[in-house]
Amino acid sequence: MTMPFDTRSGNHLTRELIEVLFPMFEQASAGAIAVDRQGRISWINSRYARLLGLSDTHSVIGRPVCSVIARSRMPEVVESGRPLLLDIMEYKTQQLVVTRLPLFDEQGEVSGAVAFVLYDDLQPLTPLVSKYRRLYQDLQAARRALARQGRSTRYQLADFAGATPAALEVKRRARLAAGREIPVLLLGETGTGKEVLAQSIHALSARASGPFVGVNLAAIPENLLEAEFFGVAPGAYTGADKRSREGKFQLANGGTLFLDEVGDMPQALQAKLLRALQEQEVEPLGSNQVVPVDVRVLAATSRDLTEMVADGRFRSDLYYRLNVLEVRIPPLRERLGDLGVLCEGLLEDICAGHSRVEITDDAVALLAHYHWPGNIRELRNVLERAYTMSEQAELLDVERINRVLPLQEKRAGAVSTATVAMAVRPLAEVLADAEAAAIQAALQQSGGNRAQAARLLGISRSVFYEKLARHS
Ligand SMILES: Nc1ncnc2c1ncn2[C@@H]1O[C@H](COP(=O)(O)OP(=O)(O)OP(=O)(O)O)[C@@H](O)[C@H]1O
Repeated sequence: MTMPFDTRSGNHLTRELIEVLFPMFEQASAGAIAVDRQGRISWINSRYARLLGLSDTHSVIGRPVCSVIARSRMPEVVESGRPLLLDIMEYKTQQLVVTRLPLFDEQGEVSGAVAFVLYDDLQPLTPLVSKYRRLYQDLQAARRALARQGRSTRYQLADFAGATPAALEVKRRARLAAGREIPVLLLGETGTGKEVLAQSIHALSARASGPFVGVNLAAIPENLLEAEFFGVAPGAYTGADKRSREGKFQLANGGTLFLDEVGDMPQALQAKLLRALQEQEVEPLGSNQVVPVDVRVLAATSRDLTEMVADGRFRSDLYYRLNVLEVRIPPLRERLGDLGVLCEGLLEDICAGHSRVEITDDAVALLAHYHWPGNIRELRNVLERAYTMSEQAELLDVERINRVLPLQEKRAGAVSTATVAMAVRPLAEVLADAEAAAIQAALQQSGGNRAQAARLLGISRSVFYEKLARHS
């Protein structure tokens, strides 16, 4: 084989490399061609000639490469002196994967170019191309998720377990809410799944790729609420952080803002919220400039807002603004028919795919005797305790459930199972259970009103929320 260029040129290493590499490439490729400084074909191997449908290699020598291969980019390589390492070239009906390299003379001037056809059939590259595409898509998704930094949703509507008419009606309304850009008010006792539903509505809506920002009004001290909502301008307070801080409205821009426990919102903030919703703009604390925002609001409460409006504790104009579509989530005791499917989903979540645990029909029937003041959150706690205390057994039966059901139900005589001797457990576990039970009892007595429940327990609202979250 004759090489298309002068191997005497260049230093030792270059020459040796060329001598080793060129025959390798030439052999492995589906064809090779070289052009001179003017872009005329100076050499072509027989394999490439065959691929191009030429009768022989000699007839094309000296002809401009583009008169033989119409779309050749060899003149471009000669002109720029830069390689085109990977390209797909169309030739008649074929697609050829090619690499093109410039050639230099002893003075370092471009003397021509050489090209190799790496593949004359894209088929072998399909797995590579589709793998690349998949990886690229994953990367994009990961970047988007990272950009939202925890402002994405965890729940979809499918996570809202239930098949009773009451549960189906909730889901029907949630779908309706997702399809429209209207404010939605979610009503329901604590632990009924208001947040699950709010996230599902966002995930189903046209704003799904935007952020979902939740804010629990009962958990934030009153004096910090305004800054939390509307942000802070740089240097708003003396000695405070010099940088500006975005509020929940700005963070939710382009997405959904979920106002949990909206009934706990102080009156002064109610007026400001109404203004922000009407104008779709906010004024950060310590600034005299307004910032436009594009936010859809979903609100939730366990309180009776109509009663609060009636006695002047909640602004009626804000109430009507938030309550364009109302979704009432029934308490668990009103949809006990869903207990089986709820247990199934919650147990799957509790085991997080590590193992499989089931609950017997009798045990579900036993759960139906309880009136569930803490609703599904409490059901989850009961199942989690039963699972942990039974040392992660695969079946939760009546006995195992009975051991963890809150005491008052057993006293009420609703449960008729064999008495189980009280097991001795680590003190920390017993104390944690007692705390969880006290929280549930306080919530029950306060009708789901958390501020009141915290008062009954003699703790602050934020400590109450911290404990509630720990036992969730
Ligand atoms: N329909 C449901 N299906 C499955 N799990 C549910 C459902 N509803 C609620 N849960 C679970 O119950 C727990 C409480 O739900 P969530 O926080 O949505 O209730 P909430 O009504 O917003 O409570 P709160 O008013 O106390 O904030 C979560 O662990 C959630 O996963």
